[in-house]
Amino acid sequence: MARILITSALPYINGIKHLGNLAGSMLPADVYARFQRARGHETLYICATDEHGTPAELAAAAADQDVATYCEEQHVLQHDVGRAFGLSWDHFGRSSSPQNHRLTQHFAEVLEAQGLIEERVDQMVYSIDDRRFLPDRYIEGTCPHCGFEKARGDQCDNCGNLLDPTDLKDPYSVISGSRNLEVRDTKHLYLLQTKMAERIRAWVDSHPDWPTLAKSIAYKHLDEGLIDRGITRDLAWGVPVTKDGLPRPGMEEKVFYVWFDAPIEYIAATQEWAEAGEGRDWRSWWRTDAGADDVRYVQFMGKDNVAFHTVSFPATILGSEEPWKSVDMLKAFNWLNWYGGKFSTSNKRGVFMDAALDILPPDLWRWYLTSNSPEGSDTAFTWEQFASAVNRDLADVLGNFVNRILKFNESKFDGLVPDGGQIGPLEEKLYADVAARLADLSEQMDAIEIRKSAQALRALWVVGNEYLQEAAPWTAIKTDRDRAAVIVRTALNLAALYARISAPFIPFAAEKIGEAFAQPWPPAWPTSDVAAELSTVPAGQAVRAPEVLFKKIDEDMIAEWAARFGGAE
Ligand SMILES: Nc1ncnc2c1ncn2[C@@H]1O[C@H](COP(=O)(O)OP(=O)(O)OP(=O)(O)O)[C@@H](O)[C@H]1O
Ligand SMILES: [Zn+2]
Repeated sequence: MARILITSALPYINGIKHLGNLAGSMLPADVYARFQRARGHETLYICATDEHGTPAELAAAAADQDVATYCEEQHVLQHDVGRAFGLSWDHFGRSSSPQNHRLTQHFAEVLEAQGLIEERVDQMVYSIDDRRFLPDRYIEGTCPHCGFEKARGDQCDNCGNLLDPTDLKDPYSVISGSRNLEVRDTKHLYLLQTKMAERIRAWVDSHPDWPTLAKSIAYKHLDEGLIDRGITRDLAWGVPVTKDGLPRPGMEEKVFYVWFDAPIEYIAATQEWAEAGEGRDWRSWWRTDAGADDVRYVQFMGKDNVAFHTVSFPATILGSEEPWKSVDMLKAFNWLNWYGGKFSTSNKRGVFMDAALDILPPDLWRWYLTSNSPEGSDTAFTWEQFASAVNRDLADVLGNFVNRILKFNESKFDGLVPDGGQIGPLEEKLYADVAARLADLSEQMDAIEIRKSAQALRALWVVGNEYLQEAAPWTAIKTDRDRAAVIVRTALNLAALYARISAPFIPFAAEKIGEAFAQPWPPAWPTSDVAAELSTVPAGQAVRAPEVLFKKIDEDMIAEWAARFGGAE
């Protein structure tokens, strides 16, 4: 039995996530976690809300709430909607937890002792009317690159260039609108990534098996040259900057930058998990001196997060010279796009997780988002493709097969798995087909090829329909009851197998099918002994058809949703 640690990029706290966030991090991580658990591996899937930084503060202000209350409420909303989507986190933590405060402060002190953090004097914009510094998004102005008038202190949303607050022309305070600003000197901590460049490159080199997307982004940043990064900010909400466990003199009003503390939360959230249950040991997952040597650590994220996970977080982990576990496999995703542009939380563009569940059950979204995963390239969401994934794959192939055989069994064999007869050449061929395709599915799942896994699964569903078509139990029943019994028994077992192998993708429908066949749940992944795997539902067992598994999507529904969500060419 292997031990597998899985994390997905921390969803930011400013509102419910959209389908792009789900497709690019949490959902594939969940599919992989469910698969590894089914194979009997000890699996820990950790995620958390990312709660610090100026967007959280601004969103709280817009909601007329203090930021702590805002984050607490939003965390619960994200947790609940994630669970409703079937996300099987072992723990969904909070980057504002006491555990993360302690661990972030610990890393900063250790890195400083290693000579990798130093104090520098920075020039920052100070608002005289607001009596505070204006970091990141607290300041807006005209972009020096493209002239966009509402560029933010950290980035221009129009041209995408990263900015410093002092780059902006004609800047103003987002808090008060005041233009009564001046540039003042102030001390900040810098993480000396330049000193770590060789070390990080060697570490990236040691992972030739990472997918191209992850490697190419990592090398792009390494080739462009790492820069030392300011890791503190003039904010009140965040992890306070300490020295020897006390507020750091001269930095009493400062906190660590969100991008320094967020990935540390992967570890801290595991500590939260450990503290929430007896006998749980976080060290055996994260400390190579306490058993984490045999852990395989897999991270999931969208492409904009890759640099932070291949450069910044490794700088923290490796630079500490402490025996921390670092990532083994980094699975990155391209964008799922929304009608010609990006999904956007701040502009409320696209379909969000809560609204998605308002209109349809989670499995339909899960299937579309995995079978059309933005894996090899950016992928455009369209209602037509979504409807096609639901109608053609789930309803016509899987749903139809399960329904057809169960209904037939009810009408001809009183809903009891029929006995009698011997398998023949058609069944032999079926076993061989299933064995080959099952091997392919397991291999693709192991390789975290999400689209190919979904294709392999669908191919297995197709095999069942082809078998029924060819074996034609409705003809056999007229002349040869035993032959019909073999076909029905085989097909029923195939449906039960589908429940087990579909569970990582569509856990809710899979469980319904599993219940119809009284399968143990959560299911174990099938072995390569297909004859045995297709005999788990014995003759004489009562099976009953579940209610309709997948309702089809029609054009009226698409028209209504396109109007409601604004998706149209
Ligand atoms: N359209 C998208 N397609 C795929 N992955 C995405 C998309 N948008 C964001 N992600 C990924 O979702 C994860 C969570 O992101 P986060 O909550 O920080 O939102 P974000 O990147 O700020 O995006 P947005 O502002 O659009 O919500 C990250 O790994 C990010 O890379
Ligand atoms: Zn610009």
